Amino acid sequence: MNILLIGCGKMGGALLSRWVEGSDRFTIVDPGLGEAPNGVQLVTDRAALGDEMFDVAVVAIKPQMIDQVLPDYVAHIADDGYALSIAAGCSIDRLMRVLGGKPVIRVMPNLPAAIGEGVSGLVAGSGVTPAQQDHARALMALAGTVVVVDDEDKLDRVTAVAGSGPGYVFEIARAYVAAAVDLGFTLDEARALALGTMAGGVAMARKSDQSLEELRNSVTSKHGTTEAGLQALNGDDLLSRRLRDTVGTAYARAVELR
Ligand SMILES: NC(=O)C1=CN([C@@H]2O[C@H](COP(=O)(O)OP(=O)(O)OC[C@H]3O[C@@H](n4cnc5c(N)ncnc54)[C@H](O)[C@@H]3O)[C@@H](O)[C@H]2O)C=CC1
Ligand SMILES: O=C(O)[C@@H]1CCC=N1
Repeated sequence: MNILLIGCGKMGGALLSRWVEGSDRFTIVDPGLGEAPNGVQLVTDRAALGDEMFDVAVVAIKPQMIDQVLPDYVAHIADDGYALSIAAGCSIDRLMRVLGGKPVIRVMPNLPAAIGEGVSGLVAGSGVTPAQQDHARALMALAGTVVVVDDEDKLDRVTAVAGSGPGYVFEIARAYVAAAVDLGFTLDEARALALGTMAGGVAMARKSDQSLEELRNSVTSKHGTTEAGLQALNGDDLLSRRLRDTVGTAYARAVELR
């Protein structure tokens, strides 16, 4: 397939770094990009595309730019082509309107796609063929796990949990490392201890048949150190409430971006 990547910033670039391992051919249009990966054509404006046609146009610009930028690309999408949007919130209806009715698949990837450990949600709009959906799914699978959802509202919920999720994870890890530094460790030591503990805990939870509560309890001795620490962490349920607020607020923002 001949694929046009419209926007190649943090998320578009992360996906492209995995996609180039597949069999598709890529052209990037991004006025802000200095150079493209090996084997990928880069143009800084649409005029340089000439009359080239693409099977897929990947929408990887900010949602706020979509109405202004996308109409220029309609003429470059083949008759049997489709658009694959990674933009948060922006609905299939809105995308189809600016793309002259071309079929649209929305995905919501996340940044660990860069190392093949991403999690993506996928929802297909009307007029998408099974072959197009299979193609999009295979493309996203190059970057990690793909979860197909059956409506767009659910994709906006995926955005709140998984799309934005690495931001929460990095912030929690940052605060954990800072707390270890405050306790007397160097930054290197604190990163090794906190990130190693998070990675080990997550890896163990993923392999285990036990619930997260059971795993937590297996660390927690009666009247021991963990019990004391957990009481400070979530004894008042504040952490749980804050995480519910976190995903709820991100979901509300995705709805605003529709
Ligand atoms: N960063 C993330 O973790 C995730 C981002 N997304 C979505 O990905 C999209 C892009 O976000 P980021 O990569 O974070 O932003 P970014 O700012 O890193 O990338 C946007 C890119 O678009 C380029 N651009 C600006 N005007 C353009 C134009 N007229 N034509 C072509 N390219 C143009 C910019 O030069 C930039 O490289 C957004 O819609 C966002 O909702 C989705 C999931 C996760
Ligand atoms: O913050 C954002 O709006 C984008 C979508 C999900 C992650 N980053």
